[in-house]
Amino acid sequence: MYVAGHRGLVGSAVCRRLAAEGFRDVVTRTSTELDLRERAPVERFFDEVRPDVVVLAAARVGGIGANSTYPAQFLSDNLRIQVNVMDAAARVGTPRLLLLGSSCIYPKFAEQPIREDSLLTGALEPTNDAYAIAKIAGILQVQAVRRQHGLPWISAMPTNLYGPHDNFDPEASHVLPAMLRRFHEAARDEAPVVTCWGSGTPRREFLHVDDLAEACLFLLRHYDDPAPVNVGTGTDVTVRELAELVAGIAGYRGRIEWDATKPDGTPRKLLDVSRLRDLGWSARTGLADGVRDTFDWYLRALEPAV
Ligand SMILES: NC(=O)C1=CN([C@@H]2O[C@H](COP(=O)(O)OP(=O)(O)OC[C@H]3O[C@@H](n4cnc5c(N)ncnc54)[C@H](OP(=O)(O)O)[C@@H]3O)[C@@H](O)[C@H]2O)C=CC1
Ligand SMILES: C[C@H]1O[C@H](OP(=O)(O)OP(=O)(O)OC[C@H]2O[C@@H](n3cnc4c(=O)[nH]c(N)nc43)[C@H](O)[C@@H]2O)[C@@H](O)[C@@H](O)C1=O
Repeated sequence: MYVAGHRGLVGSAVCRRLAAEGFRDVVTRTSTELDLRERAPVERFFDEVRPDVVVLAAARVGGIGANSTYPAQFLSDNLRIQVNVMDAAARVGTPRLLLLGSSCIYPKFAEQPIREDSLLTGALEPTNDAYAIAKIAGILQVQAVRRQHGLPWISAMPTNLYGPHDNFDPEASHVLPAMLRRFHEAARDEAPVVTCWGSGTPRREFLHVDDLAEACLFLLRHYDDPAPVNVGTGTDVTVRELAELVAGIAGYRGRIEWDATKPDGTPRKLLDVSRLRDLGWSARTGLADGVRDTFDWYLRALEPAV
């Protein structure tokens, strides 16, 4: 099995899960060892390794700030990574491939909770339209390969994720790691005010990445259909509620202010998870427990190596 993106949030969780289940032959490459945007090395890698399963969790990923600032890179890098990997995998006849998409592929004003069949029924959220188009192309490529080559490839659409090995960069990260870091530093420095982005009114659904990893392996074992599958918890919170939860866990007691010059993004993004639930899988980690677990991991990661 080849896990592309094994050092990232999702790829590292998939590798932890595989290790826990006793898998020994997991092939990995860092982006320095194998830049998936470059076609020739990807072709050579697939000729050499011929993986029986590919989990495609390598991508250029970021929060609302990074997506709105670098749309050209989000479009180009993700298209190139996906096309190179899937072309090479199809050429060598890779029997099983799981593509990771994202809930941002759905229309900005999709009916909530968002069903898989709302794909391509309306306009996208402008802060992540470039990234979403690349991801939609990936779903279409999975479906096209199934039709043309008869390979049972599948795609999963996770909601907003969090957990160990997330990106905690204040400008480029997603909201949950950004808040964990900001509230931790404010608690440590006894800052009287913390400013978060936007209005705090958008609603988001958060899935612990260990649950996602379990769902990925579940789908590889039990799902074989062209339609993408949503992966989420089925519940959401406002960004303001999230801020209060994270502040409490990080031990921050000061004021929270909102910077209306920053974008809110899509007003609500709650996935309909009935397809996956009907197959027999549901998320297990509650948000408060998951945030506590991630905060503990973050504190340990800050400790100097001995
Ligand atoms: N994070 C989230 O909230 C969500 C993520 N997803 C999806 O899950 C997938 C994984 O995301 P996530 O784990 O969060 O992302 P991360 O940014 O944590 O990890 C991305 C990984 O991709 C690898 N990568 C990036 N560019 C290249 C490249 N040019 N060549 C080879 N490898 C590359 C990186 O490798 P290296 O470390 O070696 O540089 C890194 O390990 C993505 O498809 C994303 O769309 C979907 C929904 C929500
Ligand atoms: C996974 C998903 O991730 C992105 O979409 P998003 O859901 O909007 O993700 P986000 O986590 O960055 O923001 C969620 C909400 O939170 C608010 N917010 C408050 N304070 C901070 C803050 O400090 N940082 C960030 N990033 N957001 C903040 C922010 O204003 C917004 O209202 C896309 O890249 C998209 O492509 C994608 O796939």
